[in-house]
Amino acid sequence: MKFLVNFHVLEYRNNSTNVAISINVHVPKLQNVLSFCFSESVITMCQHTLKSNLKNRFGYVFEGLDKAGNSTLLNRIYTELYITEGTPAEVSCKHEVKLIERAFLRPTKPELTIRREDIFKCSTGRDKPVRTVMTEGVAGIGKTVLTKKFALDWAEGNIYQHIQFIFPLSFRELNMLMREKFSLVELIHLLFPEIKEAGIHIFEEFRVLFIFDGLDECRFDLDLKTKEVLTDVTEPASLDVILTNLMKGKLLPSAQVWITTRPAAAHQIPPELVDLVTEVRGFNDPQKEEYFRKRFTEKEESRRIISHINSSRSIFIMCHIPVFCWITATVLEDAIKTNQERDLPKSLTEMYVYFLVVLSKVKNIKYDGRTDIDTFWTPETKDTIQSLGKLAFEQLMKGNLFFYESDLTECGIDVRAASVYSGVFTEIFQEERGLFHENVFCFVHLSIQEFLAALHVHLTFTNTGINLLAGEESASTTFEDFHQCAVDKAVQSPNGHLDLFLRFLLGLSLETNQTFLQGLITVKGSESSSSQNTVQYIKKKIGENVCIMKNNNLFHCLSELKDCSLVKEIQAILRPGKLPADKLPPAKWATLVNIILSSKEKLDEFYLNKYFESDNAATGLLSCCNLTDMSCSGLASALQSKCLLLKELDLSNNDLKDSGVKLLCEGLRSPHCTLETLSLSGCLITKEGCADLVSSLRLNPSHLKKLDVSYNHLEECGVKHFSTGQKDLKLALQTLTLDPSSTHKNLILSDNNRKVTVGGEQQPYPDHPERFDVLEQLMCADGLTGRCYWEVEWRGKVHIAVTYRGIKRKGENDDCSLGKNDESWSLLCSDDGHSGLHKNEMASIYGALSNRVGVYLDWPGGILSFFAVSSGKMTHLHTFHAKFTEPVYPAFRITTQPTGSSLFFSHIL
Ligand SMILES: Nc1ncnc2c1ncn2[C@@H]1O[C@H](COP(=O)(O)OP(=O)(O)OP(=O)(O)O)[C@@H](O)[C@H]1O
Repeated sequence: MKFLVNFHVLEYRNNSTNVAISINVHVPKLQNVLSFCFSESVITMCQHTLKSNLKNRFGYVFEGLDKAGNSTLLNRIYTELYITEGTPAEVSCKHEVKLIERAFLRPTKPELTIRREDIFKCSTGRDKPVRTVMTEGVAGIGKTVLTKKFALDWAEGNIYQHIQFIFPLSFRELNMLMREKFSLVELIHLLFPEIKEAGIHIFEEFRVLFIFDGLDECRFDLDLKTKEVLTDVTEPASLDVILTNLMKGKLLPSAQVWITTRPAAAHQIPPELVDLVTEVRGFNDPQKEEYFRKRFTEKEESRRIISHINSSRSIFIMCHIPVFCWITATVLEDAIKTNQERDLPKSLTEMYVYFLVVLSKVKNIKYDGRTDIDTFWTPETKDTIQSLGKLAFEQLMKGNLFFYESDLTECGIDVRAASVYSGVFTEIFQEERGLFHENVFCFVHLSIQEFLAALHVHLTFTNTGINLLAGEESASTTFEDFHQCAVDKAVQSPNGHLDLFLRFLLGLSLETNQTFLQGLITVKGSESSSSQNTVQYIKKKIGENVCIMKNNNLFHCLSELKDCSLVKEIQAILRPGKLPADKLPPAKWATLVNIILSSKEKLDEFYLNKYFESDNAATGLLSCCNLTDMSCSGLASALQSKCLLLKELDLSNNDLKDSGVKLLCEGLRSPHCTLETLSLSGCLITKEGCADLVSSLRLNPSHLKKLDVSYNHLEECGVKHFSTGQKDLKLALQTLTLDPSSTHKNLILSDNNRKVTVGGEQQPYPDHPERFDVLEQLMCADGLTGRCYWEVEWRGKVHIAVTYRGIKRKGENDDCSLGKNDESWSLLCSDDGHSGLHKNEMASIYGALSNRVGVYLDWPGGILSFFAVSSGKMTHLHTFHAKFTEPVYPAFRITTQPTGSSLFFSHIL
């Protein structure tokens, strides 16, 4: 019998080696062996070709202006991105501008970061293997570059070599196929001809990863809930059916799938289909600097650029978006080259105006062969920008980020000119493919669309007096009316889609920006009275507005208008420790936050408590702010506000007491309260406050997921309230526990490590470097840096102390002995009375003697106080004042004489 393996001639271009294979096999017994060996080598060669094609495709990237000219090596410019890991339930539909704003804020909980190369790794924390990963991120944050780098790393043999085929696809390409029918195999063959040429039709036996980049650009219906089922990889179907089934795991269940998307489109994939959600958050601060160091290899140049970026808070913040880094780099490079360093752009509008100027200059020199760089606004350039502006505005109002050639033609844009303008426009297809006929366009970043839209609206108003924002292109009389109308529109927009647009529109009214664009726009400047009226109008809106996000944006508008009056007003009362509660109405808190963030201080140093004299604030980070029970009514009304979408509130280490908690509960009971995490650690709450908390959480059980009531005075029965309260609530009730490994061998721990007695003989504890070996001492396992209260019952003779962790453990010198060195503070308790001991200096204490001692630590305030507790009454014994520089640990010493000495922690919750 003749067995014929009838392959097409296979052609592999590997450097200059061409290999042609055609095989006839006549010996049936050898069939299996040979076909196995053959297919192994075919697969290896096919992989090799795929990898080398991917290296060609992704080894170089075109960054904006370079598109028509030189490309850049991806490995040379690639800067690590900050990627966080979430859970599928966190698939979001947040608005992009808000996500950008979020970069301003300090994270209130630790974030789980993930490295690029670990995205598909099985980690111990995951309960099942990762099949489908969804990566979210706002426009220009680096999702596409991330997937390219991933595929390139694979092609270069650096990561995931157990995956046999990676197929990177973009929805931009796939949109072009939405009217066709293919089987999955045909689709792969069409897009990866090397696979077809190798004759590979079966993928079930291979490890395959599909990368789908840009779900937000998908123009066909991906209705994952209702689509028909498709399991056969050779059965033709429409693209939506193929993709839906691939994502659901019905089609080629062995394959892995990676989808990237802007946040607004993420909800299209139901969470149950996603094993892992990651979010690209752009560059963190060190990564921003690394980007510029890679981009500017000359040390002095990169130093100057980084120092300029650091000097402008709003530019520094925006630089967490890689595409904005690229814009900034382009602008600053030009400014330095042309010696305009002194006037480097500081506001966003200035940066974008400059960017447009750079693009036009480059276009003139590179494409039109001009040398007269001073007259860069040629009639053609002006026409293109005006048409782009029209397109940007019309599509922004419709909420569109992607446009087809027909949209461009409607706005009078010559498609060729638009492609040349690649810094503004990106032609979406891989040109080398030549597979599709229709081109799709978008602005490289939403902010560029918003800038050009604002330019268009500004130009239309100055040239014709028509206010495009006022409905039916109505004529508006003054600049002032025009701007007020824009402010109103932006404030009313429910999703903030006109926020950046408004910033640019107001920025364009400045004469300095207009002068820069002279030739493109007529310099009119804004009359100072009208500009002043706009400023007053914005300030009035800030006063009225309770929505923090809106206020943030209005504050940015004032900086675009270079108005510092509000900043000065607030700065006048903003002195560390001097901010009186009643001077700022709640609506101005957002402005205050912005002022602090816009200052040159680093984000890490932003703690509101530094500015407080006392109460009154509605923000998430209010730990150690000297808030009292009086502050809580303000907080409660803030929690009841519809506009305050506060998820986390840290009120730890404030003297709220039960009365404060009672007031706060009013807010917690409100259906508008969105709090998910509340920290009331160290707030002097007792079982009464605890009962109030439990009852209000019962009334409004939907939101709060985590409550920290550690270091309060709850007593056992208070804790019981909680255990009979909400089932789903994660409760933090941190207790102080004694550390057995520090405990001297003569001491016996019992009662859940809360009771310490002296034993008759040494205990068989193992040797440990942290064990006190001569002095009968021991300490707690956890260090404290907040405010905390605990009580101790004692018998015989004991030291009740706190110490730094570094206290010596071996021997009996003063550096081991509690209270005899500068690392520990101790209260000596015996039937003879109490005395304080620090640095071996004894402080006599007269008066009350009690076998129950209360210890109050206020670490940030540098206070350690001891009280005699008797019949519910507390009598002050002694206070140490210290500037604590490290966490302190509760510690004890129990003397063996008199016998029977012991101590017992109580109320240590
Ligand atoms: N890791 C990186 N290192 C260096 N530059 C980067 C990196 N990521 C992104 N960039 C720059 O930012 C630009 C935009 O990135 P990218 O296209 O990946 O964004 P995106 O998140 O896919 O945006 P969109 O949602 O608009 O498609 C790139 O062209 C490049 O100039």
